[in-house]
Amino acid sequence: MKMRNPPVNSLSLEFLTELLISLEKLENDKTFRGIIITSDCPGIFSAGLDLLEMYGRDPAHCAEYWKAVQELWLRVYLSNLVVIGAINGISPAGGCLLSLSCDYRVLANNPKYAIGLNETLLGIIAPFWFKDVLVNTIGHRAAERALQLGFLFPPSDALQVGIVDQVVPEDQVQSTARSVMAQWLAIPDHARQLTKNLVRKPTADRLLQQRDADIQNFVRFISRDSIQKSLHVYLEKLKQKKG
Ligand SMILES: CCCCC/C=C\C/C=C\C=C\CC(=O)SCCNC(=O)CCNC(=O)[C@H](O)C(C)(C)COP(=O)(O)OP(=O)(O)OC[C@H]1O[C@@H](n2cnc3c(N)ncnc32)[C@H](O)[C@@H]1OP(=O)(O)O
Repeated sequence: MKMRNPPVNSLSLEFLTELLISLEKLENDKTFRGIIITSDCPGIFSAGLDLLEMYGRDPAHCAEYWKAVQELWLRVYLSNLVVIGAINGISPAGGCLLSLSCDYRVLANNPKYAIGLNETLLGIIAPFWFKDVLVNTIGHRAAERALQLGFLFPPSDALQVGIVDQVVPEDQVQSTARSVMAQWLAIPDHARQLTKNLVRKPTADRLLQQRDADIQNFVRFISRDSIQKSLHVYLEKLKQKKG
């Protein structure tokens, strides 16, 4: 699955909906047993959640958006398919969550391709289920530092901390992802799927048990004047960077 939402594969409501429909189709087609998620935007896996879906929007829109974010996460995280991330670009925040929700992550060895939950740098916080997935992946202490400081790990650090499973030369990302897929597909589906569910369900259940409350919390938080100001400042910084 090649994500194509130029210029930066931001996860807009429309794009999330397209991803959800595509994933659902693949899940329902029994001839598919695995997917490799990668990007069609040069140098960018995904810029994460679309800030324009959260800035200057009314509460109803923010609620609809957050529901779609939850939905995509649950679908990828709990997918019965083998999901491999072929991460061929930078992957901050929501882009990192998407990567972390794969069963295996292969990152291209380019110092620009940083990955991490950088929410605090935007003046916002990573929701508890983003945090849970990071803690599950790199452990409590590493996650507590990474989250507070908004670390974006370059490939060598990402491998060391375990946020990705493998770092390979850029031209080998897709072929490595395909080899890894072959290994994973050698396992009988029912055994692998039940095991995946056993490991991941408790984390997903934490959100499933309070989805509506999570949406309300998000809407309240994102609608605060101070948070809207932080988003404004961050968006302006992105604009000014262009010069
Ligand atoms: C108490 C209860 C709490 C509940 C929970 C509360 C809160 C949680 C809320 C939110 C969680 C959010 C998670 C996220 O994912 S936030 C998004 C984080 N993403 C980033 O920080 C990345 C920002 N982008 C970049 O750093 C660069 O764009 C990038 C390195 C990806 C690419 O750089 P490049 O130089 O190639 O391109 P740019 O010129 O910077 O960008 C082109 C164009 O795209 C716009 N843009 C970039 N990123 C985003 C984005 N994430 N959303 C929307 N738009 C984006 C950028 O502004 C440019 O636009 P324009 O100037 O051409 O109009």
